[in-house]
Amino acid sequence: MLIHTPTMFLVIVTTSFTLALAIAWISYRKNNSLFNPLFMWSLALALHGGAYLLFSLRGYINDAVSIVVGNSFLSAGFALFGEAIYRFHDEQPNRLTLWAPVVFIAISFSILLDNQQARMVISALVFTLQSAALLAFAIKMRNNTIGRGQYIIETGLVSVIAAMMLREISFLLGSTKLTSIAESNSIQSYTFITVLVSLLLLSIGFVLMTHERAEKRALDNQAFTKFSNKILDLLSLNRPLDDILNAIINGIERLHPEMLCSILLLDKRGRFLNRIFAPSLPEFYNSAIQGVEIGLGVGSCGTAAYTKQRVIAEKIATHPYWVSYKELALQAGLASCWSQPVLSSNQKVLGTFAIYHRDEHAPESSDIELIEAVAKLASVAIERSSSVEQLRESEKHYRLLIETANEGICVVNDGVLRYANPKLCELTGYDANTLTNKSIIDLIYHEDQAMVIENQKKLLLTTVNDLKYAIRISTRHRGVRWFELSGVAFEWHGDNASLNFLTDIHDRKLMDEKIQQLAYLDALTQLPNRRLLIEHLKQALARNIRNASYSALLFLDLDNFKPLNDKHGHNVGDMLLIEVARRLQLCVRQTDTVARFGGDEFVILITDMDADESSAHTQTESIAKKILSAVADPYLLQTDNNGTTITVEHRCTASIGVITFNNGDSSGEKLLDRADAAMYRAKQEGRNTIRFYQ
Ligand SMILES: Nc1nc2c(ncn2[C@@H]2O[C@H](COP(=O)(O)OP(=O)(O)OP(=O)(O)O)[C@@H](O)[C@H]2O)c(=O)[nH]1
Repeated sequence: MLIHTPTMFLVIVTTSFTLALAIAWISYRKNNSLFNPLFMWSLALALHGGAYLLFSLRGYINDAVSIVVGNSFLSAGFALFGEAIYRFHDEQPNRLTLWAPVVFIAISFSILLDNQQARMVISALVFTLQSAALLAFAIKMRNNTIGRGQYIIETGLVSVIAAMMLREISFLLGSTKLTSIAESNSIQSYTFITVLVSLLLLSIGFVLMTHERAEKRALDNQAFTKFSNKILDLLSLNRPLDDILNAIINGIERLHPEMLCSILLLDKRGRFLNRIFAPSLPEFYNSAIQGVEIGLGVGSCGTAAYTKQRVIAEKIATHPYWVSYKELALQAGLASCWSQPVLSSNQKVLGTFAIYHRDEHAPESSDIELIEAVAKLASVAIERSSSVEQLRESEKHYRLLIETANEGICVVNDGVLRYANPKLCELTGYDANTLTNKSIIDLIYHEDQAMVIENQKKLLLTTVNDLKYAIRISTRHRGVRWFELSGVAFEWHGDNASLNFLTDIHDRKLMDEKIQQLAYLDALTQLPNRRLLIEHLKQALARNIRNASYSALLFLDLDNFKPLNDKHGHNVGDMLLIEVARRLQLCVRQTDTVARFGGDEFVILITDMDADESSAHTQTESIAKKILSAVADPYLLQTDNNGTTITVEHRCTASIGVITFNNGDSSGEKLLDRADAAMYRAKQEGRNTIRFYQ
């Protein structure tokens, strides 16, 4: 069967360019990038088409261009097919092997421009070798390639090799002689039909292989997403770290049965691989690895943990990092190991994730993606587990703090005590069971209950952040005692609650009250002292402004008190002063004030008298007379005389200076001075008498 060679060339040109355009379009749709395998394939086809176009133009263009450039294009087409296949497998091509034939063709064909036969022999040989190299690589990568595409490519390459070898033999034997490439004979027909068919096979095979791998990756991604969701579920369920790491390894080994995985954890000091998770690796291997110190040359994992870099040992047997461990690995039937450091969010090494194979194995880009993704998943699991651990630790510390605190601490939610620490139990005398679920109000002294309810409300409405106030608690064993309660709003099992601190301030409170008394009461008679009287006087003045009623100040000084002291001693004088104080109180209303100013001086403040001046004057005079008479009654004062109690009968009188007032014009001090002046006049005018300030 003879086919017209120039026509055949045109068919090949058309087919090559059409395939080139179609594949370029597919490449553009899939990748959006130039230097991907499909694009290179399309470029190779374009060169192939270009070569045959130049062959077709023989006679119309310079022979040298047609021959040298055309054949160089053809050889470069093979080199680019090679580039595409290598790139598809993520392998670094040997550029010299791929491109040296192109240079060789260009040079030799330039030299052999006049020797058609020699060129035929050389081109058939070179193209055979180029195709054979591609076939060898495709077969080598067979285990890494899935689907039918690779077989179609291999068939295409075999047919190219067969055609080229046949051509070679026939030229070598001299059975075929050509004066021009465009000549038609049976070898030419067979060669170019095969070329055409191979072109189709190779292109269909390559597109199919790309498609099959994309599909496989999509499926793998889907499976991986499902797997990582399962791991995240385990994390959200707070499952123990060991379970999660084993689930990661089992999951990956299920998705990729050819892989054996391990996760090694670095100790806290960052020196030793102290925990190992590798359910599919032999026990003796795991025991030997357990606890090794990381460093350069400590296998893939020890080195990866040390350098923070991924370590790929395609051949454990010859890898420099495995020198000390290769015997162990080979004994365990392991031929390759890729190890990825597991890094924390702040780039600290937590451990390693490794993938082993029983045969020598180089990772593809999808394997690198996988190992990185799994290392990240492991990192999340380890970090999460250590943060849970830290949380547990800090909870333990806080619990210890609360349980050993020297303050009573309780949580109140809905008015009910939900938690009480041991100190609160000790302070209140109730055990924890009795306290919890008890209404807080039941603990509080009835007079303070309303205040506590109000303050708890304020806390929960967050109108205040922090409240501190004194309350009384009815304790079981020590009666009602004063506590300082300080509360803050906080969340208790997702509910609004208050955290309350209770300090026993009972003794301090009593002391404060005593100090208060000392500051305002006369120690001998327990009457208000000068300071308190002035306070009351200020209030009376303020009241007078409002209601216009009169008030009065009576300044009283006992007459001849000194001789009693001198004769019977201070004790007896004191007894008299106490008795005078009692009698003075009986002469006035409870709302009036009887104060002792020291010595034998007393001041009486009478308020809310008549609004009419003369009536108020009369009222005051009558009270003053009543006082004079009360003071003048005899006193029976008991004293000790050399071990025997004797009763001293004493009579005394008093001088009283009086001032009435009904507006706030004068100050308290001025009114006192005036009452004092009136009393002085009473003294001067004979004692035992009353004088009004004029
Ligand atoms: N027992 C006793 N005596 C006091 C106390 N404070 C002051 N005195 C004495 O009370 C006396 C008051 O002095 P005066 O008011 O000048 O003496 P008096 O004898 O009453 O003289 P006239 O007021 O002029 O009548 C002094 O002798 C003080 O020592 C006290 O707390 N207890």
